[in-house]
Amino acid sequence: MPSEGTTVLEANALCLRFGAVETLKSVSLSVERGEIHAVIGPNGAGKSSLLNCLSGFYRPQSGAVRFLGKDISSLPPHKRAALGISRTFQGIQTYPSMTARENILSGFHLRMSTGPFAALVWWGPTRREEEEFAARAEKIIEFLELEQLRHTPVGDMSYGMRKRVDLGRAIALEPSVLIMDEPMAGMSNEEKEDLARFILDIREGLGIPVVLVEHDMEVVMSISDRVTVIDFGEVIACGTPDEVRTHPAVIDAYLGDAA
Ligand SMILES: Nc1ncnc2c1ncn2[C@@H]1O[C@H](COP(=O)(O)OP(=O)(O)OP(=O)(O)O)[C@@H](O)[C@H]1O
Repeated sequence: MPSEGTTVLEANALCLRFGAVETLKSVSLSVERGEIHAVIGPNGAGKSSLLNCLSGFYRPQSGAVRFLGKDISSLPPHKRAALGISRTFQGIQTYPSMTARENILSGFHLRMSTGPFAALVWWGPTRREEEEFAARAEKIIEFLELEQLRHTPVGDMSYGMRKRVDLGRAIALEPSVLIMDEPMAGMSNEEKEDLARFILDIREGLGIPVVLVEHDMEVVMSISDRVTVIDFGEVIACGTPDEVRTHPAVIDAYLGDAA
Protein backbone atom coordinates (compact mmCIF):
# COMPACT_ATOMS: atom_id res chain seq x y z
CA MET A 1 0.00 0.00 0.00
CA PRO A 2 1.18 3.56 -0.65
CA SER A 3 2.24 5.72 2.27
CA GLU A 4 -0.08 8.33 3.80
CA GLY A 5 -0.98 11.25 1.57
CA THR A 6 0.29 9.79 -1.69
CA THR A 7 -1.56 9.79 -4.96
CA VAL A 8 -2.70 6.30 -5.84
CA LEU A 9 -4.00 6.82 -9.36
CA GLU A 10 -3.43 9.81 -11.58
CA ALA A 11 -4.55 10.97 -15.00
CA ASN A 12 -2.34 13.69 -16.41
CA ALA A 13 -3.54 15.88 -19.31
CA LEU A 14 -5.44 13.10 -21.10
CA CYS A 15 -6.60 13.90 -24.62
CA LEU A 16 -8.93 11.41 -26.28
CA ARG A 17 -10.55 11.74 -29.69
CA PHE A 18 -12.96 9.56 -31.63
CA GLY A 19 -12.69 10.86 -35.17
CA ALA A 20 -13.69 14.50 -35.03
CA VAL A 21 -15.14 14.17 -31.52
CA GLU A 22 -12.82 15.45 -28.80
CA THR A 23 -14.00 13.38 -25.87
CA LEU A 24 -11.34 14.41 -23.34
CA LYS A 25 -9.47 17.70 -23.65
CA SER A 26 -6.43 17.63 -21.37
CA VAL A 27 -8.22 16.05 -18.42
CA SER A 28 -6.26 15.56 -15.21
CA LEU A 29 -7.44 13.83 -12.07
CA SER A 30 -5.77 12.42 -8.98
CA VAL A 31 -7.15 9.80 -6.65
CA GLU A 32 -5.55 10.07 -3.23
CA ARG A 33 -5.13 7.38 -0.64
CA GLY A 34 -8.22 7.08 1.58
CA GLU A 35 -10.59 9.12 -0.55
CA ILE A 36 -13.83 8.60 -2.36
CA HIS A 37 -13.50 10.69 -5.51
CA ALA A 38 -16.59 11.20 -7.66
CA VAL A 39 -16.56 12.25 -11.30
CA ILE A 40 -19.76 13.99 -12.36
CA GLY A 41 -21.00 15.90 -15.38
CA PRO A 42 -23.82 16.05 -17.91
CA ASN A 43 -24.58 13.19 -20.30
CA GLY A 44 -21.82 12.75 -22.86
CA ALA A 45 -19.36 14.89 -20.87
CA GLY A 46 -16.65 12.20 -21.02
CA LYS A 47 -16.92 10.57 -17.58
CA SER A 48 -17.00 6.93 -18.69
CA SER A 49 -14.28 7.65 -21.24
CA LEU A 50 -12.08 8.93 -18.42
CA LEU A 51 -12.69 5.74 -16.40
CA ASN A 52 -11.91 3.71 -19.51
CA CYS A 53 -8.60 5.57 -19.87
CA LEU A 54 -7.76 4.90 -16.22
CA SER A 55 -8.51 1.19 -16.49
CA GLY A 56 -6.88 0.79 -19.91
CA PHE A 57 -9.89 0.09 -22.13
CA TYR A 58 -9.29 3.34 -24.02
CA ARG A 59 -5.89 4.64 -25.08
CA PRO A 60 -5.75 8.45 -25.06
CA GLN A 61 -3.83 10.07 -27.92
CA SER A 62 -1.78 12.03 -25.39
CA GLY A 63 -1.33 12.36 -21.65
CA ALA A 64 -0.35 9.78 -19.06
CA VAL A 65 -1.93 7.51 -16.46
CA ARG A 66 0.16 6.80 -13.37
CA PHE A 67 -0.42 4.23 -10.66
CA LEU A 68 1.56 4.69 -7.45
CA GLY A 69 3.86 7.01 -9.39
CA LYS A 70 4.55 4.54 -12.20
CA ASP A 71 3.53 5.30 -15.78
CA ILE A 72 1.07 2.60 -16.80
CA SER A 73 -0.22 4.34 -19.97
CA SER A 74 0.89 1.50 -22.23
CA LEU A 75 -0.52 -1.35 -20.11
CA PRO A 76 -3.64 -3.23 -21.22
CA PRO A 77 -6.62 -3.58 -18.83
CA HIS A 78 -5.72 -7.05 -17.49
CA LYS A 79 -2.21 -5.92 -16.52
CA ARG A 80 -3.61 -2.85 -14.75
CA ALA A 81 -6.08 -5.13 -12.94
CA ALA A 82 -3.25 -7.44 -11.89
CA LEU A 83 -1.38 -4.41 -10.49
CA GLY A 84 -4.34 -3.60 -8.26
CA ILE A 85 -6.68 -1.38 -10.29
CA SER A 86 -10.11 -2.96 -10.00
CA ARG A 87 -13.24 -1.90 -11.83
CA THR A 88 -16.99 -2.39 -11.79
CA PHE A 89 -18.99 -1.62 -14.91
CA GLN A 90 -22.47 -0.33 -15.66
CA GLY A 91 -24.96 -3.21 -15.48
CA ILE A 92 -24.17 -6.68 -14.21
CA GLN A 93 -20.89 -8.51 -14.78
CA THR A 94 -21.56 -11.61 -12.70
CA TYR A 95 -22.18 -15.14 -14.03
CA PRO A 96 -25.92 -15.82 -13.47
CA SER A 97 -25.69 -19.62 -13.09
CA MET A 98 -22.88 -19.39 -10.53
CA THR A 99 -23.49 -18.81 -6.83
CA ALA A 100 -22.43 -15.68 -4.95
CA ARG A 101 -19.43 -17.55 -3.55
CA GLU A 102 -18.39 -18.92 -6.94
CA ASN A 103 -18.65 -15.48 -8.53
CA ILE A 104 -16.48 -13.94 -5.81
CA LEU A 105 -13.96 -16.77 -6.19
CA SER A 106 -13.83 -16.05 -9.93
CA GLY A 107 -12.45 -12.61 -9.03
CA PHE A 108 -9.25 -14.21 -7.70
CA HIS A 109 -8.04 -15.73 -10.94
CA LEU A 110 -5.83 -12.73 -11.81
CA ARG A 111 -3.83 -13.18 -8.63
CA MET A 112 -3.35 -16.96 -9.06
CA SER A 113 0.40 -17.43 -9.20
CA THR A 114 0.03 -20.95 -10.47
CA GLY A 115 -1.53 -21.38 -13.92
CA PRO A 116 -3.42 -24.40 -15.22
CA PHE A 117 -0.23 -26.17 -16.30
CA ALA A 118 1.34 -25.79 -12.87
CA ALA A 119 -1.89 -27.10 -11.40
CA LEU A 120 -1.41 -30.33 -13.34
CA VAL A 121 2.20 -30.95 -12.42
CA TRP A 122 2.50 -29.30 -9.03
CA TRP A 123 -0.54 -29.85 -6.90
CA GLY A 124 0.69 -28.39 -3.59
CA PRO A 125 0.77 -24.62 -4.18
CA THR A 126 -2.47 -24.66 -6.17
CA ARG A 127 -4.26 -26.40 -3.36
CA ARG A 128 -2.86 -23.94 -0.86
CA GLU A 129 -3.92 -21.00 -3.03
CA GLU A 130 -7.40 -22.43 -3.38
CA GLU A 131 -7.71 -22.74 0.38
CA GLU A 132 -6.44 -19.21 0.89
CA PHE A 133 -8.86 -17.83 -1.70
CA ALA A 134 -11.77 -19.76 -0.18
CA ALA A 135 -10.99 -18.18 3.19
CA ARG A 136 -10.74 -14.72 1.64
CA ALA A 137 -14.00 -15.23 -0.26
CA GLU A 138 -15.67 -16.02 3.07
CA LYS A 139 -14.37 -12.74 4.50
CA ILE A 140 -15.82 -10.84 1.56
CA ILE A 141 -19.13 -12.66 1.93
CA GLU A 142 -19.27 -11.54 5.57
CA PHE A 143 -18.07 -8.01 4.74
CA LEU A 144 -20.85 -7.58 2.16
CA GLU A 145 -23.44 -9.36 4.34
CA LEU A 146 -24.05 -12.03 1.71
CA GLU A 147 -24.09 -15.00 4.13
CA GLN A 148 -27.70 -15.96 3.40
CA LEU A 149 -27.05 -15.91 -0.35
CA ARG A 150 -23.67 -17.65 -0.31
CA HIS A 151 -24.95 -20.67 -2.29
CA THR A 152 -27.69 -18.93 -4.29
CA PRO A 153 -27.21 -18.61 -8.06
CA VAL A 154 -26.76 -14.95 -8.86
CA GLY A 155 -29.44 -15.18 -11.57
CA ASP A 156 -32.04 -15.81 -8.82
CA MET A 157 -31.11 -12.64 -6.90
CA SER A 158 -32.54 -9.12 -6.93
CA TYR A 159 -30.68 -6.53 -9.00
CA GLY A 160 -29.24 -4.90 -5.88
CA MET A 161 -27.86 -8.17 -4.54
CA ARG A 162 -26.37 -9.08 -7.91
CA LYS A 163 -24.58 -5.73 -7.94
CA ARG A 164 -23.34 -6.49 -4.45
CA VAL A 165 -21.86 -9.81 -5.65
CA ASP A 166 -20.33 -7.89 -8.55
CA LEU A 167 -18.69 -5.61 -6.00
CA GLY A 168 -17.44 -8.68 -4.12
CA ARG A 169 -15.75 -9.87 -7.28
CA ALA A 170 -14.11 -6.48 -7.76
CA ILE A 171 -12.71 -6.35 -4.22
CA ALA A 172 -11.67 -10.02 -4.23
CA LEU A 173 -8.40 -8.91 -5.81
CA GLU A 174 -7.65 -6.77 -2.76
CA PRO A 175 -7.10 -3.85 -5.12
CA SER A 176 -5.22 -0.65 -4.34
CA VAL A 177 -7.98 1.37 -5.99
CA LEU A 178 -11.54 0.62 -7.05
CA ILE A 179 -13.10 2.27 -10.11
CA MET A 180 -16.91 2.19 -10.28
CA ASP A 181 -18.99 3.27 -13.27
CA GLU A 182 -22.50 4.37 -12.24
CA PRO A 183 -22.82 1.83 -9.42
CA MET A 184 -26.26 3.12 -8.33
CA ALA A 185 -27.94 3.03 -11.77
CA GLY A 186 -31.19 1.07 -11.73
CA MET A 187 -31.25 0.67 -7.94
CA SER A 188 -34.06 1.35 -5.49
CA ASN A 189 -33.42 3.93 -2.76
CA GLU A 190 -32.89 1.16 -0.23
CA GLU A 191 -30.38 -0.59 -2.49
CA LYS A 192 -28.58 2.72 -3.02
CA GLU A 193 -28.34 3.30 0.73
CA ASP A 194 -26.87 -0.19 1.22
CA LEU A 195 -24.35 0.26 -1.57
CA ALA A 196 -23.35 3.72 -0.33
CA ARG A 197 -22.68 2.17 3.10
CA PHE A 198 -20.52 -0.55 1.52
CA ILE A 199 -18.56 1.98 -0.56
CA LEU A 200 -17.82 3.91 2.65
CA ASP A 201 -16.82 0.65 4.35
CA ILE A 202 -14.51 -0.23 1.47
CA ARG A 203 -12.75 3.07 1.97
CA GLU A 204 -12.76 2.93 5.80
CA GLY A 205 -12.56 -0.77 6.58
CA LEU A 206 -10.48 -2.05 3.68
CA GLY A 207 -8.53 1.17 3.06
CA ILE A 208 -9.27 1.09 -0.66
CA PRO A 209 -9.75 4.48 -2.34
CA VAL A 210 -12.69 4.65 -4.72
CA VAL A 211 -13.19 6.67 -7.89
CA LEU A 212 -16.74 6.61 -9.15
CA VAL A 213 -18.90 8.07 -11.87
CA GLU A 214 -22.39 8.53 -10.53
CA HIS A 215 -25.48 10.48 -11.62
CA ASP A 216 -27.29 10.39 -8.27
CA MET A 217 -26.27 13.75 -6.79
CA GLU A 218 -27.58 12.95 -3.32
CA VAL A 219 -25.31 9.91 -3.14
CA VAL A 220 -22.33 11.75 -4.65
CA MET A 221 -22.61 14.70 -2.30
CA SER A 222 -23.09 12.52 0.79
CA ILE A 223 -20.26 9.99 0.35
CA SER A 224 -17.55 11.76 -1.66
CA ASP A 225 -14.49 13.46 -0.24
CA ARG A 226 -13.74 15.17 -3.55
CA VAL A 227 -15.69 15.71 -6.72
CA THR A 228 -14.31 16.40 -10.19
CA VAL A 229 -16.78 17.94 -12.62
CA ILE A 230 -16.38 17.40 -16.36
CA ASP A 231 -18.28 19.27 -19.05
CA PHE A 232 -17.70 18.82 -22.79
CA GLY A 233 -14.53 16.82 -22.10
CA GLU A 234 -12.97 19.42 -19.80
CA VAL A 235 -12.56 19.61 -16.03
CA ILE A 236 -14.53 22.66 -14.93
CA ALA A 237 -14.20 22.16 -11.16
CA CYS A 238 -12.63 19.94 -8.54
CA GLY A 239 -13.14 20.20 -4.81
CA THR A 240 -15.15 19.08 -1.83
CA PRO A 241 -18.87 18.48 -2.38
CA ASP A 242 -19.61 21.89 -0.81
CA GLU A 243 -17.08 23.67 -3.01
CA VAL A 244 -18.40 22.02 -6.15
CA ARG A 245 -22.05 22.53 -5.24
CA THR A 246 -21.58 26.28 -5.07
CA HIS A 247 -19.17 26.63 -8.01
CA PRO A 248 -20.76 28.95 -10.61
CA ALA A 249 -19.47 26.95 -13.61
CA VAL A 250 -20.94 23.77 -12.14
CA ILE A 251 -24.28 25.38 -11.45
CA ASP A 252 -24.33 26.65 -15.04
CA ALA A 253 -23.23 23.39 -16.60
CA TYR A 254 -24.90 20.72 -14.62
CA LEU A 255 -26.45 21.04 -11.22
CA GLY A 256 -28.80 23.92 -11.97
CA ASP A 257 -31.70 23.93 -9.55
CA ALA A 258 -30.45 20.84 -7.76
CA ALA A 259 -27.48 22.75 -6.28
N1 LIG B 1 -16.01 4.02 -28.28
C1 LIG B 1 -16.44 5.21 -28.68
N2 LIG B 1 -16.55 5.50 -29.99
C2 LIG B 1 -16.97 6.72 -30.41
N3 LIG B 1 -17.33 7.70 -29.58
C3 LIG B 1 -17.26 7.47 -28.26
C4 LIG B 1 -16.82 6.21 -27.73
N4 LIG B 1 -16.84 6.28 -26.38
C5 LIG B 1 -17.28 7.51 -26.07
N5 LIG B 1 -17.54 8.22 -27.19
C6 LIG B 1 -18.04 9.60 -27.26
O1 LIG B 1 -17.38 10.35 -26.29
C7 LIG B 1 -18.29 11.28 -25.70
C8 LIG B 1 -18.30 11.08 -24.19
O2 LIG B 1 -18.91 9.83 -23.89
P1 LIG B 1 -18.89 9.21 -22.42
O3 LIG B 1 -19.65 7.93 -22.47
O4 LIG B 1 -17.51 9.18 -21.92
O5 LIG B 1 -19.72 10.31 -21.63
P2 LIG B 1 -20.37 10.22 -20.16
O6 LIG B 1 -20.07 11.51 -19.51
O7 LIG B 1 -19.93 8.99 -19.48
O8 LIG B 1 -21.91 10.15 -20.55
P3 LIG B 1 -23.15 9.46 -19.76
O9 LIG B 1 -23.33 10.20 -18.49
O10 LIG B 1 -24.30 9.68 -20.71
O11 LIG B 1 -22.80 8.00 -19.58
C9 LIG B 1 -19.64 11.07 -26.35
O12 LIG B 1 -19.77 12.02 -27.40
C10 LIG B 1 -19.53 9.68 -26.89
O13 LIG B 1 -20.35 9.50 -28.01
